[in-house]
Amino acid sequence: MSDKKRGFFGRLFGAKDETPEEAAVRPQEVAEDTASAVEPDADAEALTPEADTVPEAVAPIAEAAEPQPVAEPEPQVEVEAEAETDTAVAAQPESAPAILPESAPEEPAPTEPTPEASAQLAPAPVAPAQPEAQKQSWFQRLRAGLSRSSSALTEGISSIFTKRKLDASMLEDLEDVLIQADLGVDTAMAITERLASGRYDKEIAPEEVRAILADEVEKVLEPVALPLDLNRGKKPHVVLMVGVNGTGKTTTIGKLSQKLAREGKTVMLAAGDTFRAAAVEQLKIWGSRTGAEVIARATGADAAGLAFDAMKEAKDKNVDVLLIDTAGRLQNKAELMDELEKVIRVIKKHDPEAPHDVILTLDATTGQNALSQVEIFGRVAGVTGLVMTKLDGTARGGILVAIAAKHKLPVHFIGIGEGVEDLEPFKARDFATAIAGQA
Ligand SMILES: Nc1nc2c(ncn2[C@@H]2O[C@H](COP(=O)(O)OP(=O)(O)OP(=O)(O)O)[C@@H](O)[C@H]2O)c(=O)[nH]1
Repeated sequence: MSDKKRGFFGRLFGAKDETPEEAAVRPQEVAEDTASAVEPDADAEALTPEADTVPEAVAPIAEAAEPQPVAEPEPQVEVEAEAETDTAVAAQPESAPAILPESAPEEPAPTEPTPEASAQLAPAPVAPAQPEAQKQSWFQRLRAGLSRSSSALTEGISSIFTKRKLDASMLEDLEDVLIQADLGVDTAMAITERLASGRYDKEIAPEEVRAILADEVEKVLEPVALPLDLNRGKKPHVVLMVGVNGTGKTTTIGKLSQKLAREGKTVMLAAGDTFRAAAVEQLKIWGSRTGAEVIARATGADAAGLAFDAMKEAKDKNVDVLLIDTAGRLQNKAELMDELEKVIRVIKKHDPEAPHDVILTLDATTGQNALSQVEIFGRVAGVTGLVMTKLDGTARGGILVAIAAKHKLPVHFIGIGEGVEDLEPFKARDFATAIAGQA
């Protein structure tokens, strides 16, 4: 996994797909008594910025040109580990099974790590911000990031529409190209039907097909391109981040935290992925970079207990937004999904309306499996919105269109890289134009 920001050409020419994050190590059981198992984070206060220091806390991040060392241990970890009660430590199994996403990524999955190896995984690199000179507009970066997805489509279109008059076999071929690009059967049919109407026996240029593709994709995406509204009068506004292992929950929280800090909001992060020490470290790095207080516990602590305490801290400290990370879990593992329900139940003890947003992160490289992730996480956790990550370098970005058509859930953000600038609110026209390879 690269800890450097990829340059424009790396993205443009189809940089290698990220594989889903390596397996999480989880206990089989979690302590039922949640509230008493954990103590408030002794050092958390140290990370809390003064209200007027948020911009300064953020500024050095933007200037950082060198990749940061990833797993720099903070004294906080030891303090927390010592402060942890026996109950939480006892919840950690001696040998927990490693879990890998079942969905097939485009690149071969890494060798399944042993539980021991997983426990020692370094946190995913927290990429530094791009130096000013290398910055491109978001649309340029989106186009570059989506280049593999769009070239799969545009090359397919160009090979079919070669100065021939439109006939049924060309429409069938086009439908195949669209379905293979993960756009979904309904959208594929809508595009071919529109193309067919009034154009039979006429020559059609690939550009015309691409324009129709962009229009139809935009039609599907427009209703779901909805911003994440954190100004609904909730304090704290609680956002729970859920999803399969390695889909980008922690990274997305870090990026969001940065955005919110820039808006002048006070943010607290809850390191609810208590199974993977590396995930907690990763969140702490994001927290210190973005001036957000991080509530964390020792590895193996009860995730619901952590969420309960984070809710209390966030209320006591009157923060604007509480972003709660959760451990990655496969949607078909019932006991892990039960645990997620428990986290939500515990959050509701503090505020029956919370979590106010439940965001599912989806890794674009997993293709069709994302559809079932939306369905099952939606049922269990009441997903209210989506973030699609890793659209950079994948040929399967079209899956976002199939998901929008089928589930009609708001898509708040998309991610096109590991860096803090690589997450932006989702805009239907930009995405449609970029994936159709239009200027
Ligand atoms: N290329 C690319 N990589 C991303 C993107 N978002 C996240 N990543 C990377 O994906 C990897 C996994 O991200 P995490 O944020 O650790 O994922 P997670 O869902 O929290 O993982 P678990 O805690 O294991 O469930 C990291 O290396 C991230 O840097 C993105 O939009 N593009």
